[in-house]
Amino acid sequence: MTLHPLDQNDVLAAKKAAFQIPEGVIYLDGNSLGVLPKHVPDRLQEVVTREWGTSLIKSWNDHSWIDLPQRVGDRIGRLIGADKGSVVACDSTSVNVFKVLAAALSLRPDRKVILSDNGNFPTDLYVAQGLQALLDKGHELKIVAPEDVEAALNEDVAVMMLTQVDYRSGRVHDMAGLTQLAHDKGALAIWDLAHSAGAIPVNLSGAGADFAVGCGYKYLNGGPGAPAFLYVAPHLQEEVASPLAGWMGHEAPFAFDLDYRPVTGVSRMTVGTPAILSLSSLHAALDVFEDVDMNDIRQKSVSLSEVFIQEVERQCPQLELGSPRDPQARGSQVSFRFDDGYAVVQALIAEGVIGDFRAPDIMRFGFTPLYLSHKDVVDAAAILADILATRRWDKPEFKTRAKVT
Ligand SMILES: Cc1ncc(COP(=O)(O)O)c(C=O)c1O
Ligand SMILES: Nc1c(O)cccc1C(=O)C[C@H](N)C(=O)O
Repeated sequence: MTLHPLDQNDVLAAKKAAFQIPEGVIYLDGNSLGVLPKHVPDRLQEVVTREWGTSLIKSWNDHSWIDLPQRVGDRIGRLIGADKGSVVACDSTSVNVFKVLAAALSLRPDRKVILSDNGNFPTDLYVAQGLQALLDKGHELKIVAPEDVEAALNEDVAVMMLTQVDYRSGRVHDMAGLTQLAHDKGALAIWDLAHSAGAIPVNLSGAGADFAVGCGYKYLNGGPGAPAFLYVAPHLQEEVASPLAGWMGHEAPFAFDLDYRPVTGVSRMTVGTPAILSLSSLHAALDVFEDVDMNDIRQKSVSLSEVFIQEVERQCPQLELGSPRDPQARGSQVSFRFDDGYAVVQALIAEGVIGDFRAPDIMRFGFTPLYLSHKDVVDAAAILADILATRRWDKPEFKTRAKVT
């Protein structure tokens, strides 16, 4: 196998062996579902057979199951610039958006605007709409273009809620700058890090973010439906109230008091019994990041995406770049636009190059530096070019939309 010159000094090269990548597959969809780290099945087997199977209910204490949301949270916290004790892993991202948005709105009772943008992932906007109806206090969800967020920040805004890396284009918001502007107007800032955590360096405390949420199953490789995470800035932790007051957020869950008293710290944002099997999978998957510097990930991610863009643009003039050209303005993904993009992506998948498609015309390719090489990226671009040149995508079986795209 010939080594691409840029793979020769790759400090992350050895990491690829930690992942189970099917033979013949180039996986460019780690931004939707991360790859299985090879050691995770054994760890899960141990949790199932030894901890659950043998130790049974004693495992809540003996194997610290009860602290797993906090232990996983701290491991994720290290990757996103959060102080220890500021992150918990729990629930889904959508549910966590609900909790932090409701908590943030109750900290700004006199303000009525939730400011977001049209690059946000729809679930965040749906949650805001549901909350608006539930609260029935006249909140307005203002959705502007990403470049207009700054101008829309004013004294009416209670909460600015944004996804840092746009799921379609990969465009990155300036977290520190926008958070500062929001604070200047007295608003709170919520950041969705679904496409940031494990993908780019994030510094939540440096940026002064108030709240953050994100997914465990994308770049963190926690497995399908892995628990999400939730961050509350230390200075807000004693002030916030969860709208879903559950016993796991109680000061003394096993006192079984009839009245709710929130526990100290971010754990008050947890609700019910933690999902031990999926948290264990996420906890184990995070081992891969233990000795990794997010700056090395970023450097390689930029290099992989630059090579991919160059190769695709050289060989596929019919495609239009759908991501910012400046790598500093992109996350760890690249999109190209093409009217028949859905069929092209299906043809690619049939030939082992797994990316995905987002309506109306976006072919999306995620770059996960832990398990991709420059050679993979060059090969993927060549296969894409060949599929386009021969119109191998132009077949009825590639045009029928699947239920999940
Ligand atoms: C930015 C963003 N937020 C939220 C979600 C939804 O998360 P979940 O389905 O885990 O609630 C996704 C992806 O599904 C996403 O990309
Ligand atoms: N969560 C997903 C799922 O359950 C099925 C298919 C895709 C997903 C995704 O994560 C989609 C992803 N958030 C996106 O950026 O499009």
